Amino acid sequence: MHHITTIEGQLDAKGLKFAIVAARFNDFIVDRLVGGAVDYILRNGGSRDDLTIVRIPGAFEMPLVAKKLAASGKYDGIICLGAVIRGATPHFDFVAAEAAKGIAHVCLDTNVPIGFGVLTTDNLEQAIERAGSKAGNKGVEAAAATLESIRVLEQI
Ligand SMILES: Nc1c(NC[C@H](O)[C@H](O)[C@H](O)CO)[nH]c(=O)[nH]c1=O
Ligand SMILES: CC(=O)[C@@H](O)COP(=O)(O)O
Repeated sequence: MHHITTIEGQLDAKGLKFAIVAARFNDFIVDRLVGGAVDYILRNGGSRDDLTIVRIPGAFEMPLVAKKLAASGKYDGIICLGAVIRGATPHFDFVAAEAAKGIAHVCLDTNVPIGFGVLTTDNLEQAIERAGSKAGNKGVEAAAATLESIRVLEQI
């Protein structure tokens, strides 16, 4: 009898250590993402004692900090949270692109799962909608994705 092998991650955070990297820029939005991520980990069996929150200036600074955290070997997963909101100049594009590209690089270079919970929005309203209101909470989604990735990778 042939059968399909399926590998799936259980959403159980018990015993896992997470670092949350949170940008201070637009902190009134980012704090909602942090709250969502922490709540998700705790509701899924994680412990406050296993959570570390690292505050950094802005999304541009994320890749280097995430790289050092990942290389330390102390964390099973890293959750990057920020809010890049378009302004009047092309600055947005540079900050958002470097954050996304840099975080993806760190993830692949270190083999540590990293959740990308960085909002990249055209305006403040879109950011508010994604920080715990009508379009959900991207901090929760990033925490969930990080947890699922950790549990999947354990089985491969
Ligand atoms: N405009 C936003 C920034 N800009 C700041 C940069 O991330 C960086 O801190 C600065 O260029 C110094 O290196 N950061 C965000 O997280 N969100 C923004 O909307
Ligand atoms: C995404 C940003 O860096 C943004 O706050 C910059 O705004 P501006 O383009 O108006 O300087």
